[in-house]
Amino acid sequence: MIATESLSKRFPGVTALDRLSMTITPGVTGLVGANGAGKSTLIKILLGLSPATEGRAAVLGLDVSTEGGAIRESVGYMPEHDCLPPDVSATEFVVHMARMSGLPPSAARERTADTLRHVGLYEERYRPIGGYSTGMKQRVKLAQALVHDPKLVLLDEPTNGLDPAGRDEMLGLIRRVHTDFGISVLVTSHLLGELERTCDHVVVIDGGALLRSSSTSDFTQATATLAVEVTDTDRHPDGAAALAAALAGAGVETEAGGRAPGAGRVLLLQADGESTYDIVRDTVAGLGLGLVRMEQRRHHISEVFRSENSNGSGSSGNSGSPGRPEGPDSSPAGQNGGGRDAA
Ligand SMILES: Nc1ncnc2c1ncn2[C@@H]1O[C@H](COP(=O)(O)OP(=O)(O)OP(=O)(O)O)[C@@H](O)[C@H]1O
Repeated sequence: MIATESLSKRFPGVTALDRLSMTITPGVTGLVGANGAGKSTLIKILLGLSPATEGRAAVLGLDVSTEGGAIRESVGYMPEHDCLPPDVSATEFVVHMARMSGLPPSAARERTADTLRHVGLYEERYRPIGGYSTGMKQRVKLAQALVHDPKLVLLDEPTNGLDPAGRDEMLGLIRRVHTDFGISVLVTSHLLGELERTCDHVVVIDGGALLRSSSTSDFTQATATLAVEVTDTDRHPDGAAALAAALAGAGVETEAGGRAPGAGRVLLLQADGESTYDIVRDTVAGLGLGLVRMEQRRHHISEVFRSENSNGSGSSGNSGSPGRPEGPDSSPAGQNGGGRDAA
């Protein structure tokens, strides 16, 4: 769907993209990076709206430097910032955008009604956009990106400004854009946890350079850590403590893993093959405790991002200060800010 080769973009004093090479295949792909990492700059280059300083990029096999018009015919774009006219209704605006994309009037009206229904704005479609909530405005922006039935949509921070419930709804909608319509999605965010649930593949950029590109399942692969949760009993009012002591006696060290929501304490231990499962099961049974769960923990993408940053594999190899202001004003607080947001 998308391929970039040593793509760089320099503004006076700032390297926004630094020799970025990556490929994006069909499906839902997350583009993650801290504020200022270069996400919006990349999207504008991919749409043929802003020239790269160096390197090459192709979208749907079309060269961004010479075939921007053809790219924009087949690609939908949801910009990050609020850019909607307040005095027109969602229907008027989305029909207008459909007409701009080349749809004839009747098809534009039909597709607008379908798309607004899909994003959950059908009832409110004749109200002026100025009276909409932030979540409704984000849906209008999504609808106008989808109305011409593109093969690919580029969504720039679609969950910006939404509360947790609004975010979940938007992420669900984005997932359905692919599952219901077969449209591929590139969605940017500075919140890693969001993309873990929504995307098949995640590309992490830091300071305009590629930090990592992997399938979500590779990011979140199972660890060797087992989480064990047991019930308390009259004989063992603190079941987790009793289990920890008994396991220590059997040579299995544990650590407290916090409290499961609405349930007991979780013990964490390192699994050393199948035998560890047997030891835990037999010890729990021997104590007469109930085994609520015993499961392998999975990585969170944010843990991977933090560890790659702390290894210095992010922007350390880049020349200059990509994605960050150069010179004495350069703030350490701006560096690797994605780690903070990722929490
Ligand atoms: N037109 C421009 N002129 C000068 N600098 C720019 C311009 N556009 C972007 N930049 C700089 O390039 C860097 C990357 O910006 P970009 O907007 O692509 O980041 P981003 O990852 O999308 O972050 P955000 O989510 O905050 O928009 C930033 O340091 C930004 O200040």
